[in-house]
Amino acid sequence: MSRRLLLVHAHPDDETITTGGTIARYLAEGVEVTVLTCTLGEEGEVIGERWSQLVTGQADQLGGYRIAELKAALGELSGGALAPRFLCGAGHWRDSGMAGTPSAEHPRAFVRADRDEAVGAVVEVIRDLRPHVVVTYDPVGGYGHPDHIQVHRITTAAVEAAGTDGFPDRGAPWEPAKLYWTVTEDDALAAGLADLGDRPDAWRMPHPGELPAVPAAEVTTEIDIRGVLGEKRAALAAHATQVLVSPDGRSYTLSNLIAQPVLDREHFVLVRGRHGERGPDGREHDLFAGVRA
Ligand SMILES: CC(=O)N[C@H]1[C@@H](O[C@@H]2[C@H](O)[C@H](O)[C@@H](O)[C@H](O)[C@H]2O)O[C@H](CO)[C@@H](O)[C@@H]1O
Ligand SMILES: [Zn+2]
Repeated sequence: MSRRLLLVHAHPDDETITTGGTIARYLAEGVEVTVLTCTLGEEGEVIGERWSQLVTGQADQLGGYRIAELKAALGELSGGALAPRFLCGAGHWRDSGMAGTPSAEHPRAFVRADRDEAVGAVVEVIRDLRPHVVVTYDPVGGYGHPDHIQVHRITTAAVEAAGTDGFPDRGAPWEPAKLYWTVTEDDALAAGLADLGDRPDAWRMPHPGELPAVPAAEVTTEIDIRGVLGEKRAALAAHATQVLVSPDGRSYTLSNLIAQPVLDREHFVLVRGRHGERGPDGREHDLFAGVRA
């Protein structure tokens, strides 16, 4: 029986920015991977002029356009095999915007989702896919975006419920063996920033502490993605309204033009389930370590 991995993300681009290398690596190893995205990213900014009028308040077509970017990015990570999957279907919930913006008042904003409806929907996906491992964000959503925090809360509740007799109309119980948070490790980020290489003049270096990261001591699992860095870079570039990749491929930026390193490892914190085999560094190097698939 093949190993199965579910990653739950807020917007198109998050899957690649935080877990793109892990997705590409496990797909190459024959793992059944599903990326579940909760909104279309309708409230995003747009890099460049060409698609700038798609934004909310003008054509309000960015969400639809980002479906195509997500399809292209997943194609780069999977050799064309992986397609987007949206929670309750594309467009059901809307990007809530950054903290403090009025877009959180939109009736379909993800932060306003009915909790039982959203948790039940993720439970149904879990019971349908029967993943051994689930990945989502930490309690602050990585960097505090309201949709990321909501994804953390909804996914955590769904993983806790999926194996119980709760939500009886949402399929037969299935308890994933492990739940991880995707995180940025502080030491890896610092080393990446110190070794950033040539970046476009318009990009700036982050101020000390400006980019969120967790202490290395909190990281339980490290996935080496050196073998799939090309796929990750191509997938980042596919999210062209949201992400720019430097000519040397060693850094990327969002619309804020803050330079960030394309790291050769992705980091995780195991928060539910048993640790598997650990290396000399005391870390797991496989999300499926210790899982009987
Ligand atoms: C990576 C991520 O979660 N991107 C979100 C985020 O986009 C940022 C936001 O527009 C911010 O104002 C910019 O400075 C930053 O550069 C963007 O990455 O929030 C968007 C709105 O909710 C969302 O669509 C995007 O996917
Ligand atoms: Zn996001």
